[in-house]
Amino acid sequence: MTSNIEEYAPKVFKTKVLTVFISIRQHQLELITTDHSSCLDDGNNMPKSQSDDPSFNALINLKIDNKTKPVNSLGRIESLAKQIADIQENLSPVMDTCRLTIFAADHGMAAAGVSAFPQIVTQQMVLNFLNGGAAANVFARSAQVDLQVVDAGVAGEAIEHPNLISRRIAPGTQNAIIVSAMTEVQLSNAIEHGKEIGEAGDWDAVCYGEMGIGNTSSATLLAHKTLGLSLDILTGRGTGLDDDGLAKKRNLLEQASNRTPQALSPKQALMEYGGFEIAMMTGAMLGAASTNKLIIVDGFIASAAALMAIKLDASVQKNMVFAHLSDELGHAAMLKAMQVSPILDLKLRLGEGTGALLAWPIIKAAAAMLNEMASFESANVSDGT
Ligand SMILES: Cc1cc2ncn([C@H]3O[C@H](COP(=O)(O)O)[C@@H](O)[C@H]3O)c2cc1C
Ligand SMILES: O=C(O)c1cccnc1
Repeated sequence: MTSNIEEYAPKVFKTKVLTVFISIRQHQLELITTDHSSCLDDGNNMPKSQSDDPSFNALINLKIDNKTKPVNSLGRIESLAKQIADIQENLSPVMDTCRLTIFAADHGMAAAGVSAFPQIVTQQMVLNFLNGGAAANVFARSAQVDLQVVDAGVAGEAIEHPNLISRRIAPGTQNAIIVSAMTEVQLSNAIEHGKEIGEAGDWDAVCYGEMGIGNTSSATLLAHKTLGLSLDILTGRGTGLDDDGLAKKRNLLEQASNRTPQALSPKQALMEYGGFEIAMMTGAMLGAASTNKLIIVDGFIASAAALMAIKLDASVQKNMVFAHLSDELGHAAMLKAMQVSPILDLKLRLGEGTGALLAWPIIKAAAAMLNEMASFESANVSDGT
């Protein structure tokens, strides 16, 4: 990719051409010594972005290092700002609007007893979202984030509500403990619906939440089959299983795992273990990345969708920010295997997009730092040299 100062930099940089080129040299060296490899990359599908462009990197580093603060003193906020600039290919990126989409669907596995709650709670929570009473609604209002709810395949009769977006694949998946959760056609429909949802709108950022009783089991099996992590370290209490419930869940997931080969492709894993909401979220992440949106990844289940999206197209990872470390047992191991580090650790274990919504103000602040903070020069503050 070509890179010149005129292309990326506002006028203020023209007077600093010499410094820029010195800085480019330094950052080129940094680039060479930084290991950007990921266990998810197979070597021929590496993320391609502005961060591969040394000149853009140098300019963004220069802009941040010229702010009135000691170098690196804003820690992760600085790397977030760089990521946002990189996604938008703009040294003054816009990060004003965000939408949460909650994908809801049911799981045949719920009948086997993998959750502390009954399947009907999925449908009841969809109505709660539509009535504005769930945690996700409260956090979305507090963070001024738009919220939409998608029925990706809730069990029973279709819910009639003017604000519910219907993309129903089927009234719940099959019981994945004993059979494939969905057909190949259902999977491809779910991914395509998701892509359309992800591509739509000109949101600067998107959060994806989910609701589906039993879906920590799907997420566990997806990570188990695609990352090779053991079920022992991945299987958690979900909605709050007690010790006996957890032992039963592990046993059931072992059975589910044993009926397929040890390692599966992301599409095979989604087909075998579901669910419709995770597959649709995977598609939405692919669609959002293709339209340059920042994707704020929520907890355990959303991270499993992110994992599927990255396995399908490694380049989408550059658009993702991992919002928080869930208290669900397997999340830390999953994120570690993906070589990503979450922004927050608030001991949440809810899903719905709650962690992503809490990270949104921090992400906005990172862009504001880049756009609004004074430089040493503009504020007439000594840079210490
Ligand atoms: C009232 C209620 C609200 C929720 N909101 C999100 N979840 C979360 O819990 C479910 C996953 O846990 P498991 O695999 O153990 O069923 C998902 O629906 C997830 O979104 C909820 C769960 C409940 C009970
Ligand atoms: O982290 C999550 O997404 C999560 C954890 C437990 C239950 N539901 C969601």
